[in-house]
Formats: sequence, structure tokens, C-alpha cells
Amino acid sequence: MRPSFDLSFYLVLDPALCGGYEATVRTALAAVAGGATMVQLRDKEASTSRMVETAQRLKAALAGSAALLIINDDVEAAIAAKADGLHIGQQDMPVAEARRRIGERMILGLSVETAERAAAIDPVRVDYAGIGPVFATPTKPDHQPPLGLDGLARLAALSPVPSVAIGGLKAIHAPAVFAAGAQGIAVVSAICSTPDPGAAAEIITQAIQRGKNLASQRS
Ligand SMILES: Cc1ncc(COP(=O)(O)OP(=O)(O)O)c(N)n1
Ligand SMILES: Cc1nc(C(=O)O)sc1CCOP(=O)(O)O
Ligand SMILES: [Mg+2]
Repeated sequence: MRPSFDLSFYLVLDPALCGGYEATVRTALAAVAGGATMVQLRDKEASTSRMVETAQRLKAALAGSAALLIINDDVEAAIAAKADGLHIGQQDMPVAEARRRIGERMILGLSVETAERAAAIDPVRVDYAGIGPVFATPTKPDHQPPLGLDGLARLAALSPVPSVAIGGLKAIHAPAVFAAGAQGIAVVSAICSTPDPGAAAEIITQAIQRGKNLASQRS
């Protein structure tokens, strides 16, 4: 059995943008206090041992909260740190291999950037889709062409699993993200690059609530 999860406010932590490893843990704590529901550790430069160390510190810091910890790319680190889940992209490893290695108790997220890939998601192995980039972003310079909000809506409708939107998103976009049918908004720089991550998280949480209220009025 996998843990239940809430994609609403998905923080992706980049230790370089946060200002180092201590600051990464402080940023996560402040963002979760401000309403973040999921936290991903994404450190493209780190060794597996560094990933495990940071993940363990994050896990300890988040232990008193409901937020779940997801590890980006590094399946060994996710397993060693006993994280709640792993996030992979299309180029990282086959979904079947990732699921086999992490077992049935960990959450598996998969990035999709085209309609074909969204429709092809295997809902037995994959728990959620990361759909992006919605907008161009300097945080991931090698990103695919932006989908825009219409593209997000198209892919979210095709995905057989819940989806979280990512790429160039700020608090102001939250209502449109929920209106497009995604179950959550994922952000990196909107939290990691701000001087006050707790205050920024509170503003995003309020925007998410507005987005959810508007979406429920429409349905
Ligand atoms: C929630 C979420 N969605 C998408 C991604 C991107 O994953 P990927 O395509 O593997 O790119 P990298 O992040 O590994 O550079 C993500 N990390 N999280
Ligand atoms: C990690 C990541 N994945 C993307 C994708 O499109 O799959 S875009 C992205 C970076 C998002 O950073 P920011 O919130 O600062 O724009
Ligand atoms: Mg990846």
C-alpha cells in the first residue's frame, strides 16, 4: 500500500537556489508551515551519498508534518533514505524498472510533456504525472517547449493518474492550473529564490484555495 498524497502544493527543492543544504532544510520547513503538501529533493549535481544525507535531514525535519518527501532521479538515494517516493522523467529509467526497484510502498511520479506520453502512463505503476513545462523557465534550461495552460488542460485530461503542473509557475497561476484540471501546482524558484519562503508559501496556499474554490463552483 502506498501512502495517500496531496499534490496541491508541491515544492521542488533546488539546494543551489535555496542557498545551500542548511538553507534547503530551513526552506522546506518554512514552506510546509506555509502550506506545502509535498516536498521533492532535486539536486542535479549531487552524488548519491549527498542525496541520501540531505534526504535524511529533510525527512527528520518533516517528520512532524503531513508533507511527503519525494526524491528526484536517484532511485538508490530514495530507497536508502526511506523516502515516500521517487520522481523520474522519460529519460531517467524505464517505469517498470523504477517500480520494481522501489517496490509497492513508495509513490512513483513520472514527467510527461506530450499528449502521447500522458495517454500512455501506466496507472498500475505510476501514481501521479508531473506535466510541464507550462511556461518557459530558467530553472530547467533543457526543458521541452512550453505547453501553455491549454496544453496543460489537454495532457491533464488524458492522464489516467492525478497530475501536478510545473514550469514557470507562480502564485498568480494557481487558479488557472486548477481550472485546467491539474490536482496541484509544483514550484521551484517561487519558493527557493525568495528571501522569505514561509511568506511566499502562504501566498501560494491562499491562491491554491481560491483556485480550488473556483474549480468546485464550476463543477
Ligand atoms: C513534479 C515534477 N514534475 C516534473 C519534473 C521533471 O522531471 P525530469 O523531466 O526528469 O527532469 P529533472 O527534474 O530530473 O531535471 C520534476 N522533477 N518534478
Ligand atoms: C524541475 C522542472 N521540471 C520541469 C518540467 O517541465 O518537467 S520545469 C522544472 C523547473 C521548474 O522551476 P520553476 O518553478 O522555478 O519554474
Ligand atoms: Mg529526472
